[in-house]
Amino acid sequence: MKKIVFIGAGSMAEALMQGWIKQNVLTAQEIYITNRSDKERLQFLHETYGVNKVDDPAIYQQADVIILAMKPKDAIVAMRELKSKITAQSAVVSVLAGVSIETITHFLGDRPIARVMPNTSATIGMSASGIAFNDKVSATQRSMFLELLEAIGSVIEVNEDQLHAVTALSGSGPAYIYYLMEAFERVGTKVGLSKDTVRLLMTQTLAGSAEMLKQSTDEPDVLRKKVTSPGGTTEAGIQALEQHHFHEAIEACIKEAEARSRSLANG
Ligand SMILES: NC(=O)C1=CN([C@@H]2O[C@H](COP(=O)(O)OP(=O)(O)OC[C@H]3O[C@@H](n4cnc5c(N)ncnc54)[C@H](OP(=O)(O)O)[C@@H]3O)[C@@H](O)[C@H]2O)C=CC1
Ligand SMILES: O=C(O)[C@@H]1CCC=N1
Repeated sequence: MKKIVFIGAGSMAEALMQGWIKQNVLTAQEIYITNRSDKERLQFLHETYGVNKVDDPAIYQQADVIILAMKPKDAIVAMRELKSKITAQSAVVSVLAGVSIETITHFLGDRPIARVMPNTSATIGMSASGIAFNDKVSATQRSMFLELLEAIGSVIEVNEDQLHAVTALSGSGPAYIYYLMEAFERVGTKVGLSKDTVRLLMTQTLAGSAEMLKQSTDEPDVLRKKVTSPGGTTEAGIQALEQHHFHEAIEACIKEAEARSRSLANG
């Protein structure tokens, strides 16, 4: 039986614990949670998922894995508090955007550390996660981390610097897609459909297009051209996207997010 301790009990911690319990890779009894001050939140997670609240400091010393899941701005205070509570045996997994293995090592000591960038679709076993390790992570720990992440979606190993790009693309990615859906729903109702109908049509369209890209050997532009009849509706729509600088908007979005990840690294 493992002991996995979450330091921070917000959205990402909930997505991960929910995914792991649902996918049967961890039991609720193996998961411990703590946060800064919000006791109601801990009680809610305890009652909803059956996970344990950390009510005995000895738990930290017995932990196989400590998961850092606070906001990057709170990380230094949290790590300073944590340092005296944990032993050298515990591995640390950080889901924090930006914060480097070097910084974590500085505050928590030279130990096995993995940086993971999951996304909130972990909740339903559909995360796209990136992972980078330091050289203290053993083969067994590495397999355990990969197994945990594969249980909640797909995982790809990258070098640590590339995690900034992973964060900008797939870490933040669900928010871009929800933002797109907000726009479809707003405009869909303007052109005569109900919000529910737009939701139904466009969630299926997003899922179908993603699945086509996964299954097909065609590049996205080839699949796009198969939809686009000369002089037809798609052509008119794509022309409007081009006139409104679609590519520039996406480029700015990803570059700004990547740059923010880098600046979070500097505190
Ligand atoms: N949300 C997302 O989609 C993703 C988030 N991430 C990363 O996950 C991390 C958490 O994000 P998210 O879950 O959205 O954040 P939330 O704001 O939802 O949760 C943050 C949690 O950290 C706790 N916390 C703050 N300070 C401390 C401390 N000193 N000791 C212990 N716990 C503390 C808070 O406790 P309290 O409420 O009591 O203050 C709260 O439970 C971030 O670093 C983010 O970069 C990564 C991938 C995706
Ligand atoms: O917005 C953020 O900073 C975090 C990291 C990726 C998703 N949410």
